[in-house]
Amino acid sequence: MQDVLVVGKEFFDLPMKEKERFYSEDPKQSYGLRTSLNYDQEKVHFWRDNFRHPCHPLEDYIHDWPQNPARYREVYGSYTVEVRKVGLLLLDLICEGLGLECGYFGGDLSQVQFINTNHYPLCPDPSLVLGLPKHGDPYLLTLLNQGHVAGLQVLKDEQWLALEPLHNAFVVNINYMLQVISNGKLKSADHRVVPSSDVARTTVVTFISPSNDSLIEPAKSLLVSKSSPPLYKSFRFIDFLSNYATDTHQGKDPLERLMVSSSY
Ligand SMILES: O=C(O)CCC(=O)C(=O)O
Ligand SMILES: [Fe+2]
Repeated sequence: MQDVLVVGKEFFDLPMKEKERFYSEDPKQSYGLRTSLNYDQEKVHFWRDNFRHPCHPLEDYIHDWPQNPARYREVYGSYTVEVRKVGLLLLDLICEGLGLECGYFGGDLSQVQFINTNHYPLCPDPSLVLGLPKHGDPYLLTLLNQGHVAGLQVLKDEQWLALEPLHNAFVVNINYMLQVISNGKLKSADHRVVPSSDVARTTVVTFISPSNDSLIEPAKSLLVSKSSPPLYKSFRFIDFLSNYATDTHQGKDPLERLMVSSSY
């Protein structure tokens, strides 16, 4: 868990010339280096550099990854394979906990995996900016390796709570698609990142995601009684993604438009 943070930091420390070929500010791009969340729409940019790319199946993607730092492919490659095993195990346990049929999250619902490295440089005045604004993650499950530097906050009862790093532990985040599939039994957690003037922060985030064409809907076996009608409509994951960035940027709940009761 430490190695990937070291190599991720080495990547951001490379000269701009070396990194610029990966640069793209398009929030819809699944591959690339960017500095903010939604560069064209946001008035204030966020205090973060970000490099993300797909990583499963490894052999389809690894040849596009950076070759500098020299250890990038080796360290990120084995990390993504191992983290996937943990993620899929957690999904199996969540499946069992919800009472869904075994293997419900296999196949298309967990087919895609991204690895997202964030670097929050030293910030001269953290009172003026955020590293990342309030958001929920759009996929199925997040496994965040946040190293040893604090900065992540989660919204609970209208209060921002700091999540102190625990050595060699993941922060596991329920994402919007798990909220829909569980028909609201599991809730996506809003979170944000505050920068620091004392210490820079590097984090490595794994997202397990449905494939774009996956049909997302509340699991039928959770809707058996009259007292649990479906809260959400059925939709394709790609259709949700097409509004996610704009809704989040405007401070709207991106699931609102997909609620059975919504007037969208
Ligand atoms: O860097 C962190 O602590 C959180 C990152 C995050 O929320 C994200 O990449 O979606
Ligand atoms: Fe997030």
